[in-house]
Amino acid sequence: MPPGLAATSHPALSPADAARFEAALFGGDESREWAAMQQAARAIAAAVLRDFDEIGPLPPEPRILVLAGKGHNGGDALLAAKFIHEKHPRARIETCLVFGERVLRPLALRAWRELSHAPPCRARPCVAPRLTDGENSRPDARSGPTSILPGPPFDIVLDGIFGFQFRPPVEPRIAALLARVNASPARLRAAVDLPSGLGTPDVFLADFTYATGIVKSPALAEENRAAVGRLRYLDLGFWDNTANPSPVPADPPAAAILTPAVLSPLRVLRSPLTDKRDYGHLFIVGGSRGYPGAVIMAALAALRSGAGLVTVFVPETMAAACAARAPEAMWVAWPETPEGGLALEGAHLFRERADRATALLVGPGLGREAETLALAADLAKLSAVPLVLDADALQPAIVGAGAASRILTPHVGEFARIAAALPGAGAVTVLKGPVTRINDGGATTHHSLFGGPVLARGGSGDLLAGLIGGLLAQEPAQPLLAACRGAVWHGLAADRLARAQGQRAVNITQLLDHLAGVLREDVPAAAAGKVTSGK
Ligand SMILES: NC(=O)C1=CN([C@@H]2O[C@H](COP(=O)(O)OP(=O)(O)OC[C@H]3O[C@@H](n4cnc5c(N)ncnc54)[C@H](OP(=O)(O)O)[C@@H]3O)[C@@H](O)[C@H]2O)[C@@H](O)CC1
Ligand SMILES: Nc1ncnc2c1ncn2[C@@H]1O[C@H](COP(=O)(O)OP(=O)(O)O)[C@@H](O)[C@H]1O
Repeated sequence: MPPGLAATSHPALSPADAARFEAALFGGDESREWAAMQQAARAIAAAVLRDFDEIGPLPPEPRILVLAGKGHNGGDALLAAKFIHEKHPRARIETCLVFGERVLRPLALRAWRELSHAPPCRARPCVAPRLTDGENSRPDARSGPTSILPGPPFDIVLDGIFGFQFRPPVEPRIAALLARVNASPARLRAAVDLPSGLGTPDVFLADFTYATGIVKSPALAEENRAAVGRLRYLDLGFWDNTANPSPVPADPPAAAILTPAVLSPLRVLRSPLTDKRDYGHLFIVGGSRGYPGAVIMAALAALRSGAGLVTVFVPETMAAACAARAPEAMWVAWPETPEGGLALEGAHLFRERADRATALLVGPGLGREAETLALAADLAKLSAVPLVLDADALQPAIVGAGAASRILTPHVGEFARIAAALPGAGAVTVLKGPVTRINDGGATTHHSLFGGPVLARGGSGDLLAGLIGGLLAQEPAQPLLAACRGAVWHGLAADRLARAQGQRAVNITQLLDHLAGVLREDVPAAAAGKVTSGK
């Protein structure tokens, strides 16, 4: 693993390994566990409120439901509700202690006391068996347990019934509660650490799952995606202590989670003595009469990547319009086929300039004409610089051509198309989707959890390809790092875009205006109140 990734990509663990890891980290010391619970809860509260911005502002009196079990998962949820309440003192918090108050473990009880005694908190217990339709859901200051479901939709539901100590099955009473909560309208459903009942049919259905301290591997499993929703990793600093005494997982891990810190080297001052040639020169080959926009979007993203120079080869009838849209790039007009794709006869234009490139991106908007694909295969074969192959260039005959290192950026459909050609290609594969999985043929798959459905629109992949291409042009010897950084940067910019404008009324090129903000915001400080080893 490149050194730039080792410290900024944290292992995902099985629940059993996570339990062992935490046991060793805290050494059974309750004060340290309490500190960790506070830190986890603050992080959950902050993340939930931040993610709510994708919907809009919280109403003045948000209605919040907390489902709490007896353990630390419940404690985290209860304390998170307390911290949300501190920010929104008029919040109406309804708390369902699903096993009752008497069985709460010490820290969960302490969390419950903090929540219910925090003046003027209106948190009131709702006991699961009393969840009847007829009861008034608005807790009154002195009333006892109330019903949770009638009334207006909850703004936030926080699920803290079971965390990584869950053992199936879910007992019928709790299964019924979960079914009822799942069927009730709610604006944002948040699972603490893991959705309760994960792996069974009786599972909490989350919009977001907030993994505290460690991502547990079931949260990454494809079959659990519908229940997990969007997975957020809340880095609590568990991996910062190099002298960690815990049973460290097998090295290298099968799955690792990328953190925003992978972008830190992009936040440093550049040397005053440099010029544009020190920051790489990306060549992009793409565009066709049928798809003129994709290559423009890739070029726009490359221009924001920090690359010093970007040259784009496009069909000749497009070049003038492209130059008007992005004059910062050099647009080379390439002879066209009758259908408007790149013709083989233009290859000399590329060859004449080839020694200036430090990386090459082929694919955005290329089209699938046989002549153009043959040209793309020739370019891949002859390239002396690392490649990014995207979109229509993701064909078995192209991904396997030539010896230059390469990054492939398929979505699931494109991945299926090239899968057979991958073993010999020695490529870094960026498998795009709600979670983006990056692998260079090694044992570890790096996961970018950033970005969300705001990206589910045409063009977001073109922006990613341009960004990765631009990063690769700057560090041609580090394709894995370029791929990981590109995915994280793109995803974090998408999250910022969705928080600023919501998920709907968006043009995907607006993501470009959030790339700078990602680099200029603080890396979330796992360090705040860092949890340290007891040894
Ligand atoms: N230091 C901290 O504060 C940190 C806290 N973190 C948080 O703590 C969570 C782990 O907390 P935890 O160990 O208390 O276990 P948790 O999953 O809440 O279960 C509680 C109990 O439920 C029970 N139970 C299990 N299955 C059951 C079933 N089917 N039906 C009924 N009961 C069932 C079982 O008890 P038993 O039945 O054995 O008495 C179990 O012990 C973790 O996921 C994360 O959210 C960390 O991430 C950060 C550091
Ligand atoms: N629901 C989603 N959540 C997170 N990311 C998504 C989601 N849908 C799409 N994306 C991301 O958007 C991009 C889509 O790429 P792609 O399918 O190639 O789109 P296009 O070809 O239209 O540009 C990828 O980076 C993918 O990870």
